[in-house]
Amino acid sequence: MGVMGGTFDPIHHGHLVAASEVQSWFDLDEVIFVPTGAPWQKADREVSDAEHRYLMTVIATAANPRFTVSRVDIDRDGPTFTIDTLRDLQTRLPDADLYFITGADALGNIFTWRDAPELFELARFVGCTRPGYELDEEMLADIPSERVTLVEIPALAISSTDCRQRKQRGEPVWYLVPDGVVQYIAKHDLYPAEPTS
Ligand SMILES: Nc1ncnc2c1ncn2[C@@H]1O[C@H](COP(=O)(O)OP(=O)(O)OP(=O)(O)O)[C@@H](O)[C@H]1O
Ligand SMILES: O=C(O)c1ccc[n+]([C@@H]2O[C@H](COP(=O)([O-])O)[C@@H](O)[C@H]2O)c1
Repeated sequence: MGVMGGTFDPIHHGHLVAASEVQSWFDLDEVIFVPTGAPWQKADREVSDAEHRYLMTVIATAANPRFTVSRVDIDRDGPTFTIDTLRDLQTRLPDADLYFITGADALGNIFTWRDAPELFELARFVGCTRPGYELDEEMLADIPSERVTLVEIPALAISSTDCRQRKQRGEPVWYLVPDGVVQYIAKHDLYPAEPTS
C-alpha cells in the first residue's frame, strides 16, 4: 500500500506523477493520499482550510481506480506527525506493507520529523527525484538501507507555492494542476490576489 502525504495546497501533477510512478514501480494495489491536518513545519505561512485541500485531492485522484484519499490526518486534532499517520493506517490495515512516498525535499528533512528513527520501522520510504533538490548521501546513510528506495521520476518543476503565487498574480495554473482543481480554485476563489495597498 502506498501512502502519499502532503499539504496539497493545491494538489498538482508533480504529486500525481510521483504517486503513479511509485505505484507502478512497486506494483502497489493502492496509493492512499493523506492531506495534512495542521502541517507544523508550515506554521509560518497561511495554509488553506483542510476541507478545501481534501476536496481538491479527491477531485484530482477520482479517475484513478488505484488512488484513494484518507481523512486520518485532517480528522486528528493537533499538529500532523507522520508517526501518527502510519500508526493509524497500520491499525486500519494490519496486513498492509506501507510505502510512504515523498519528494527529495521532504525525504531530505526526515530527521527533523517527530520520532524519525521509529518511522522506518512502520513503513518503507520512497524518495522521488524533484527538480531543484539533491539528496545528501550522508543523510541517506542514516536510514536503514532496506527501508528506503530512491526512484527517478519524470521531472516536473511544479510546486504548490508556485501555483498559489500564479493564481495570486492572475496567471494560469492550467495543466500544472488537474482541470477539476483549476475549476475548484476558481469556484471558491482560493489564493486571491493580494490587495495592492
Ligand atoms: N514536483 C514534484 N516532484 C516530486 N515530488 C514532489 C513534487 N511536488 C511535491 N512533491 C512531494 O509531494 C509531497 C507533498 O508536497 P507538498 O504538498 O508540500 O507540495 P509542495 O509543492 O512541496 O508544496 P509547497 O510549495 O506549498 O511547499 C512531498 O513529499 C513533496 O516532496
Ligand atoms: O512527522 C513530522 O514531524 C512531519 C514533518 C513534516 C512533514 N511531514 C509529512 O510529510 C508530508 C509532506 O509534508 P509537506 O509539509 O511537505 O506537505 C506530509 O505527509 C507531512 O505530514 C511530517
